[in-house]
Amino acid sequence: MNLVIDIGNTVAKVAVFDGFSLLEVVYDSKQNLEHLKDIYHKYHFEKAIVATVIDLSEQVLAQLALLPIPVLWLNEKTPLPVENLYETPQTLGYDRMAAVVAANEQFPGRNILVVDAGTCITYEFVDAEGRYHGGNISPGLQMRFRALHQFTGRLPLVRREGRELPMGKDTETAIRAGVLKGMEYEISGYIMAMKHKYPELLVFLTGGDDFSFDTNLKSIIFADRFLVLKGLNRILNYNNDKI
Ligand SMILES: Nc1ncnc2c1ncn2[C@@H]1O[C@H](COP(=O)(O)OP(=O)(O)O)[C@@H](O)[C@H]1O
Ligand SMILES: CC(C)(COP(=O)(O)O)[C@@H](O)C(=O)NCCC(=O)O
Ligand SMILES: [K+]
Repeated sequence: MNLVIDIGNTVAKVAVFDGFSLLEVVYDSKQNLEHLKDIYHKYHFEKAIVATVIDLSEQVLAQLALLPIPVLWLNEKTPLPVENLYETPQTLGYDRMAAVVAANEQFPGRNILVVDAGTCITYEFVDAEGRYHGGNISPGLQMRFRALHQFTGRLPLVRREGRELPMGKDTETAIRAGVLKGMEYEISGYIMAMKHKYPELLVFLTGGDDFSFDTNLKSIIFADRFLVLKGLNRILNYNNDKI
């Protein structure tokens, strides 16, 4: 079994894979992998992979150092099943690469846009020849709500849940619609622009923030909450003989 750990800016995800099938996922705080011990004792693991986009706490580092199995730390030196054309591989967030690897594995030979809506929204492009060209980074859902509150004198911190209008009729609905519609239009804009260039483009949507779409767009999107975890598992299997 494979132990797959993805530490994001908001949540740490710990997953169990048997070969290529996902058996279980738990969500932990990024400061403390509180479920790791239980998960570890529930299965028989042979190897692990860790990807992080933050500097880990002493506690998490100690927890990972205690694992009695080989651990692959995903970084710019890790051999990958896709070609990385990012100009600064040492600054790339490898959660982004993992999502690309998973999408390319499911549809090799296709041009793919991957949208990952987590703490940030990331847009990745991998072409039909399996080359990762890079992509863009923009603020995620909670970050947008928080930024409007933090950088103004009068805007409250609005929650995602609540009354949704196409155009706001008070401060709260104006902010909620502004943030949700802004994200939807941003994502739709990327899809439309890229489909113009690559008519056969496939689109994957992943990350903790799922949101509703225009049905037109929905039909061409593969939603997969576990894309990053699946990509990490693929990278771990790809490096089987090296760890
Ligand atoms: N149980 C949850 N705990 C924390 N965030 C959640 C949860 N369910 C959904 N979310 C949303 O998912 C986002 C985190 O998504 P995720 O893709 O895991 O982010 P990251 O990889 O950046 O840590 C949060 O911003 C939040 O809006
Ligand atoms: C862009 C990110 C902040 C996204 O992180 P996430 O939303 O998954 O927590 C992360 O991949 C990162 O820190 N990247 C480093 C910069 C880069 O990828 O070029
Ligand atoms: K992201």
